[in-house]
This record gives sequence, C-alpha cells and structure tokens, in this order.
Amino acid sequence: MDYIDLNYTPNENDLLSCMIIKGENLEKLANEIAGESSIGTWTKVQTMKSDIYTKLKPKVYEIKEIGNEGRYKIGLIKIAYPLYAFEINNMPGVLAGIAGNIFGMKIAKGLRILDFRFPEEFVKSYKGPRFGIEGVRKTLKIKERPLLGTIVKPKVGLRTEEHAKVAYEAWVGGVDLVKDDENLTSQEFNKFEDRVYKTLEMRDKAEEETGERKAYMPNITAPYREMLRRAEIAEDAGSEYVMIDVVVSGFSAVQSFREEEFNFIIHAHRAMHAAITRGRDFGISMLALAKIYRLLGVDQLHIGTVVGKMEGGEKEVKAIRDEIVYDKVEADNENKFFNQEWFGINPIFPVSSGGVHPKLVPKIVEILGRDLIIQAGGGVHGHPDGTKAGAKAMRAAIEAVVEGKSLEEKAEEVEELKKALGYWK
Ligand SMILES: O=C(COP(=O)(O)O)[C@H](O)[C@H](O)COP(=O)(O)O
Ligand SMILES: [Mg+2]
Repeated sequence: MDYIDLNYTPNENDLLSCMIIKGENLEKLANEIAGESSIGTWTKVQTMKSDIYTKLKPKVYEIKEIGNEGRYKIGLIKIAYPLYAFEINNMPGVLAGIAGNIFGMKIAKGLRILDFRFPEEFVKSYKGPRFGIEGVRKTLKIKERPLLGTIVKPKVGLRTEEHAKVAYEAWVGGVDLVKDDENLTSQEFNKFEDRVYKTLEMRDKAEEETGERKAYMPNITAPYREMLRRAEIAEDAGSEYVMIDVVVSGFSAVQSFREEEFNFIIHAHRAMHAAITRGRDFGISMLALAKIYRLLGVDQLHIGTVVGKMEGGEKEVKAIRDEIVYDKVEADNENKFFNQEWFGINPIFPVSSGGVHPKLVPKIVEILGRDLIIQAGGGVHGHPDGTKAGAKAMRAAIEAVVEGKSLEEKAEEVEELKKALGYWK
C-alpha cells in the first residue's frame, strides 16, 4: 500500500497529524506509520477492497529530513486522515488509531506526535468546557486579576479536620481556590465524603468573613462509578468544582464525565502527563494533549510555569496557553504546528503551578498574562509564619502586579510578603 502523496494538499475536513520520526528510511517509516494508524497492516490482505482504500486511506503529504543520529534519519512528517475513517465523537477510539500501535513499531526508532489539527465537524462534535474563562470568573466574581489557588500540603497525611482548617487559613489569607493534591483521594485518615462537607463548611465561613467568593476543588479521581458517586457528594455539599487527574483517569472517563448532567467547573490536573509528553524520542506533546482536553471539556488545565519546579520552556508553555485560550490559532513559523480553529468552543482557564512562590509571580504573569490561575502549595504552606501568612504574601504579589508595583514596594505595605521574599531567594 502506498500512502505517500507529496502532491496532496490537505482539505479543511481532513484530520491532520504532525510528528517527528526516526528511522533508517524515512519514506518507508512514514508509509508504515500511515498504514498502521489507519487501514493497513504489515502485509497485503486479500480482504482489502479498492473502495476502502480510496475512501479511508491517509496521505503522507510532507516528509522533511531535519537531522540524523548515526545511521538513523530524523524527519518531520505530516499525515492527512479523511474524517470518514473515524467515529469522530469517540476520543479513545480515535486515539487508538492516530496515536496507537504506531509507537510500538520496531521500525520506528523515534516517533513523537507534535500536533493534531482537528477539522470543524470533529471539533463541533465535542462539548468543550462548560464554563471556560468567563464562566469561572463570573462564578468567582473576579473580573481581571489572575486567580490565586493553593494545594493543601502535605500532599496526603492531614486528617480531615486539619485539612479543612488549612483550607480555611488559606482562604482567609487571600486565596480564591483551594484544591486537593493529585494523590489525595479518600484515604483512611481523610475520607472524601467527610472532607468535602467539612472543607466546604470552612469555605462558607471564609466567604462570610472575607466577603469574597471562595471555592474548593475536591479530587474525585477514582474508578469511574466511584468518581460519579463522589461527584454527587460534591454536588450535595454545594461545591462548584470537582478536580480530576485527567491523564490517569483516561480519555473515556473525562469525556464521559463532561457528558453527565452535572454543572461543575472541572479542574484538570495532569499527573503522569510527563510520561507521555517529556520523552525526546517517543511521545505526544503536551500541546496535543491540551487540545484533546479542550475538546473533552475541562475548564481549567495545568500547563506549566516556565520558572517553577516542573519542566516546560517558555515557548512551549505559551503555545499551550494560546491553544487552550484562543478561538483561532495560527501555525508556527517553523511549520511544526498547525493552525487550529475552535469554532466557538469555550477556552480553558490555564493553570500555572509547581514550585511557585511570591517572588516568581511577576515573571509568570509577564510570560502568561492575567487570564491565569496561579497556584502555590509549598509557596503558601511553607511560609515561615504559616499558611495564612503564606496566602497573604501570594495575594500581595498578585496585587503588586495588578497595581504596577514592584514586589519590593509592595513588601513595604505587606509584612508577610517581605518575609516571603527574604525566605525564598
Ligand atoms: O502540587 C502541585 C504543586 O505544588 P507546589 O506548589 O508545592 O510545588 C502540583 O501537583 C504541580 O503543579 C504539578 O505540576 P504541573 O502543574 O506542572 O502539572
Ligand atoms: Mg500536586
């Protein structure tokens, strides 16, 4: 089977995939990738019919050698798949093709998917975020400034009452959103149900005392039926939010959850994404994953901080931000990423988190803008004077940016910030 057609110009209904591949013969490898990800297998089969081939075959329309490693060549290739080949509203099913077996082919010494371009009909078949940036801002009644979140720390270990108390301290100190850590679910010492009710009681108290809207993002990550049960508990307890570890829960769970009747803002934590996104040779970029999560419909997604503790450079993190925020994204000038239209699908609120403390806030906002949720766990609860002081310092750092003041100037007004700046160099 020959899937290479370098004269082919993709049409707007094609689903496009761009990847970096490594192998002895780029043409042969590209051809096999196209086949294995769609209608082909290792040999010619008697069951193949000409109409199947004509209607469903993908076209490799670009192969560009970009380097080599010993006897292997490295190339950038692009494949166009006809939409007819897919059950378009079945994300796990689609990914089993375009991002499935191909990673395991012996002939591929490297295969990293950089981007997909999803066509209009495909995009419109997904729900997308229910709230998006505007909806979240409206719920929290915060018009312009970056939102401030914290993760209760230690990651796991606090008893329910302690957890709720730490959340309260954070809220009254100035935090808007308190979230569970990715590995806190329903441990013996901190059962989900108790935690949700008790923490939300504290949220109400904090709202009353501060006059601000506050929210809690309980982690409902669990086997799917249990996830639904926990969502019902969160609903009953009056939570506007749930949090899901989207990678470990799986595409099916995330898509299904968004299709349920709940009215939650969905916060997506991406724990385990780096096993897929970080490898140089094999994997799928975070940008491609982020696009998938926008289709599936999460409202908030971790995208990186650039300057914090987790991997992710400025160019990459900004590109992810653009992709989840804008309605129209232009292709990059290196021709590695596609243009993408979102056809009115809501944006995702980007979340910067991981190793954040007050000193980093101005830089993060400078890079990623104000439509951002800035989260600090260690950077709040690690403050020498405790959680409330840590929350005050983080909030003051955000206010400094909004007021156009330097952190040092603001620190003259807010003692907690001054201490934080001295503590975290
Ligand atoms: O708990 C934290 C951060 O805690 P701390 O503020 O103490 O570092 C999150 O799990 C990370 O943001 C994950 O990384 P990413 O956001 O890159 O997915
Ligand atoms: Mg965490």
